[in-house]
Amino acid sequence: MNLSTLFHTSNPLLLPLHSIPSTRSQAVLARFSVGGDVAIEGKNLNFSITTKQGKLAPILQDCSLRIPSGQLWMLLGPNGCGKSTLLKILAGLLNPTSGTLSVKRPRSFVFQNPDHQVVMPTVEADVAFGLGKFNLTDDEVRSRVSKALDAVGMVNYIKRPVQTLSGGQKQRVAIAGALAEACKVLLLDELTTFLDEKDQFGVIKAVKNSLSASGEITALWVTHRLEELEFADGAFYMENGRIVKQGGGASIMGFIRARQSSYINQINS
Ligand SMILES: Nc1ncnc2c1ncn2[C@@H]1O[C@H](COP(=O)(O)OP(=O)(O)OP(=O)(O)O)[C@@H](O)[C@H]1O
Repeated sequence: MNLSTLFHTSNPLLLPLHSIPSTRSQAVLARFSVGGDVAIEGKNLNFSITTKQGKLAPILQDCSLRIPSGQLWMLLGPNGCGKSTLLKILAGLLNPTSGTLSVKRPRSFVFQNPDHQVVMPTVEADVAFGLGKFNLTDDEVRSRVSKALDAVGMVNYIKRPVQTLSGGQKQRVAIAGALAEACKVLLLDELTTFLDEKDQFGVIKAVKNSLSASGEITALWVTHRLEELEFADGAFYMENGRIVKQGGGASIMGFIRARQSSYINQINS
């Protein structure tokens, strides 16, 4: 099931971050259209929370990013640097405090834990769940479900009860739910964190296949796993709520490895 179906709303109160009092009253949020070749564009995005003491605490500061259509980009950075918050803003699940944002629609958010998302009794029912709103015939629903499952390599599992699937298979079903809804932008939050290598690469392959099969889906993938950069068209690296580096996968990998060496040297000195 695509959770955007459940949380398809501009109301952040339904989301896990609902307890954050935002400063939306101060927001200066301009919206503009993304051009044909750009799927995601954010300029100077800021997001702050109000602490219990009534002070403003910045979570994101001046984040700007631009992702061409049809590409897979990755977002990396240390724990707590703001990756998930930025992803939720791009998904429309949180509103930025200020900045401008445009993301092609429909867009879908896939969560780290597939058990929060794949909840219908069978694979078929789960992928079909979000299609109710489109007024499709039964044949059209069946065709969309089967095409989406094919793109993620899960078509042979169509009748399977979801509780019999591995974590990676559930992630692929969650992605299929988004594809069935014809999403243009996939926002993927640490999909592979809990997966072994086989499931990890199954999920990466599913995303790559989905992008190449459609030619117009764009994905932003949050990860801690450096080896996944090999599959990226480009990547962003964040620290302390800011995007501090962007570039090709190899260049971001080099940048992170240099950072890691410097930490190791500090520990050993
Ligand atoms: N509900 C909340 N209340 C207060 N602060 C929050 C809340 N959710 C997130 N934060 C803070 O916002 C910052 C960014 O969190 P976020 O989850 O975006 O980081 P992240 O880079 O995705 O981290 P991780 O890699 O650990 O998942 C962190 O300092 C976090 O503590």
